[in-house]
Amino acid sequence: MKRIGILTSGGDAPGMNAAIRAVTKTAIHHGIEVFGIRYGFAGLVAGDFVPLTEADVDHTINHGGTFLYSARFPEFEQKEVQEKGAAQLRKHGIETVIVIGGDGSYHGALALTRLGINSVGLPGTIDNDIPYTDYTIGYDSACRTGMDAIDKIRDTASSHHRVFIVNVMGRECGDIAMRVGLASGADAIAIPERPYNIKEIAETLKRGFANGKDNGIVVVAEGVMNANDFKNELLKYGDFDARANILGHMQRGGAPTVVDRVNATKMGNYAVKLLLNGKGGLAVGIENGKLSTHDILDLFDGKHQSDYALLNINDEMTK
Ligand SMILES: Nc1ncnc2c1ncn2[C@@H]1O[C@H](COP(=O)(O)OP(=O)(O)OP(=O)(O)O)[C@@H](O)[C@H]1O
Ligand SMILES: O=P(O)(O)OC[C@H]1O[C@](O)(CO)[C@@H](O)[C@@H]1O
Ligand SMILES: [Mg+2]
Repeated sequence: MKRIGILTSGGDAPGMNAAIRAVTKTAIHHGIEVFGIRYGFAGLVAGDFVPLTEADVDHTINHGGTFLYSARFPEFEQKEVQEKGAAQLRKHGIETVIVIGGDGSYHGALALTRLGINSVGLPGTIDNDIPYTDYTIGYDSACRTGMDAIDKIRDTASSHHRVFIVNVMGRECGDIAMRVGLASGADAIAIPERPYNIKEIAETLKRGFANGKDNGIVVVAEGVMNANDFKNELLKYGDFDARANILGHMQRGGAPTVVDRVNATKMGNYAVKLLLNGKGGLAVGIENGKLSTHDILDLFDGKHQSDYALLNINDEMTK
């Protein structure tokens, strides 16, 4: 193997640059050239390749976003478009690819492997919704950002004796909501995978005020309901002064945390070694603190194991 390609795909996540850096520096130290493929699978098909040197990845470990840019390019689901992508790689002498992205991006990595370009997937998404990894790259940073935002929201909530309903990201996965909710001391957390009871949440908030609390915080994953709608539902059961706040894309930005930088570096380094050993069609993860690999195919059958104990702990303390 002489050349590795690397791309980022789907929603960006803090720590993607740290992974690109780790791949680049590891590969170069093994005498392998690295090509950055810009704009995900769209850039792959267009042949938007840039050679990466150690200088190119210097001072990137601390930056959010992805300097290779990302894209959603549904055309890559078509076999003939995938073949064009593989042809571009062959034309440039690139024999292997590392794909950093979410579940959708893994389909692209598998398609390339089936076309003879060994590819390895790294879990890059703030959602933490990938099977066989306890942490995705970006999840910890997004949680920190969500926690910081709610700390600030609580200051103003307290000053006005208000309830705030805060939407965090997660269309189908409540991991961000649970971890941010627990870390910011929320009165209630609502996630898409578990039933919730708005009347019960209103009772919890009322009890809090009756016991001398001066604020209420409800963390709601975006997949559950829009924060404004949730607020309106809540007001049917209690006469609160309430506001809704949607954190949105700010959760995808900012400097990556220590956890994300270290995980991204470990996984990027490991991915290069897998390719050096002729492996492909694999997804890298971190399970129980250790690097792991699984066939990408297994990921499509598997389901991410969320730590619902976080929700149970919060319920036990607040209900
Ligand atoms: N079935 C598929 N076959 C080949 N390529 C795919 C497939 N599904 C998705 N992709 C490629 O991966 C890209 C990213 O997928 P998607 O938009 O689902 O985001 P993701 O990787 O799941 O990340 P996130 O959900 O965190 O934003 C798509 O735009 C497309 O280029
Ligand atoms: O940036 P877009 O395409 O609006 O996607 C937003 C979605 O991406 C995610 O952040 C995943 O990256 C989801 O949590 C969110 O719903
Ligand atoms: Mg996805």
